[in-house]
Amino acid sequence: MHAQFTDSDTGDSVLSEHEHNHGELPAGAQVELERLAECLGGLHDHATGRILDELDADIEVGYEDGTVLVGITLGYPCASQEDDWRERIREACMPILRGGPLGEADLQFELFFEIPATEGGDVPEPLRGVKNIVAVASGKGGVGKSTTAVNLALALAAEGASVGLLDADIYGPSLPTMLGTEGVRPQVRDNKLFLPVQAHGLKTMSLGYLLTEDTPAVWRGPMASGALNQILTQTLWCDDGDELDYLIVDMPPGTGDIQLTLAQKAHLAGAVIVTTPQDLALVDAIKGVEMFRKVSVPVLGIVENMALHTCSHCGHSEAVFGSGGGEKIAADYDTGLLGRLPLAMAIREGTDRGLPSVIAEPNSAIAQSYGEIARRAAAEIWLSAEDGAGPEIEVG
Ligand SMILES: Nc1ncnc2c1ncn2[C@@H]1O[C@H](COP(=O)(O)OP(=O)(O)OP(=O)(O)O)[C@@H](O)[C@H]1O
Repeated sequence: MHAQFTDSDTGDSVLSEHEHNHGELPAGAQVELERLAECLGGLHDHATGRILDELDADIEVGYEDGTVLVGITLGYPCASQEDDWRERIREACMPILRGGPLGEADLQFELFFEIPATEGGDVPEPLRGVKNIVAVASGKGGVGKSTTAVNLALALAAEGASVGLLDADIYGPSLPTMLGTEGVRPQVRDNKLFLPVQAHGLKTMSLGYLLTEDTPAVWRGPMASGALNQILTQTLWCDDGDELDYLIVDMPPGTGDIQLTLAQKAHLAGAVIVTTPQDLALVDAIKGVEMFRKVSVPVLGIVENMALHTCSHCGHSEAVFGSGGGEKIAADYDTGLLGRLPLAMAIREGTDRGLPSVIAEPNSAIAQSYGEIARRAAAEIWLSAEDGAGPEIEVG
């Protein structure tokens, strides 16, 4: 989605129309618009922690029929942030406009995003429209990796991205339970491609959709890893020229061969490492970071899960598994702490009944934490894709 203000009657771009129509600007207004653009470059983007001047963002400033139009295009999905940006832009622009040739003008702002694609080398046909594959991994089982993967995928979708979710956890595929899609069987096209199962706006695929209770346990080992490769590459993630902005892969726990092969085969845009603040889990999380480093996959950051427990009776909060560990790994390994989730009954209950927190309580503090994690992770992908050229600024 590229920044283009459109005329509601004609559908034409107001900004580009205006660019060829400088004559209509009040005297001195061009300089004013340039000052505005310059000032906008100094605004802070929360997810990247940088100012716009340090990013490959697009800043467009125009004027049309008594309205100053400002458009900003970022490289990650951020629909929930539009009001915050609007407020900050108003605060930054009004003092410049006041008393000048555009002092009486209205100010209209729109936030856009254009998600870059990670170059993927030679990928199988059904994965071609997938722009970014992101692994959610943990060195150890039971730390909340699947819960994080599901909520991360839903949060990216809530921010406006098109998202797929692949449950690659061959030993205990939990995605169907978490999404309320248990017992669903994916349709098959032309006898060779699975059609993803739609759930809460996500395209999903899981070995859980294919296994039945009678599936022998022995199948879940080496044969299952072949099956995993098959559902990754034989699922029709993108139909009819569609694109998927992100495919989130809930990895099997651990850092063994299956994980390594998958990390290499899937041409990952990056990995999110989930850990609890417990010492043992942290040691395993480090192994996860090192595994991805070994195969040159950028680590987008660490999610510290079950970081704090708030007693539902007295409201007292305690760091049950210790504190600060995720932050320390992030600092030691030169990556970021994407966010922290409390040990909360609502998180467990939501995933158990097929309604993860982001869907069940979209305005809760927990859903907002997942939103922040999603924006930060996606912003990291943008940063690793950008060419460092700085912002593109259009004034007219
Ligand atoms: N922050 C949290 N607060 C409370 N419960 C949580 C939290 N995160 C996860 N859980 C619960 O912990 C259990 C394990 O979570 P989950 O299945 O996501 O972990 P996992 O790391 O993917 O496990 P596995 O290695 O078995 O795949 C689930 O019942 C889930 O609902």
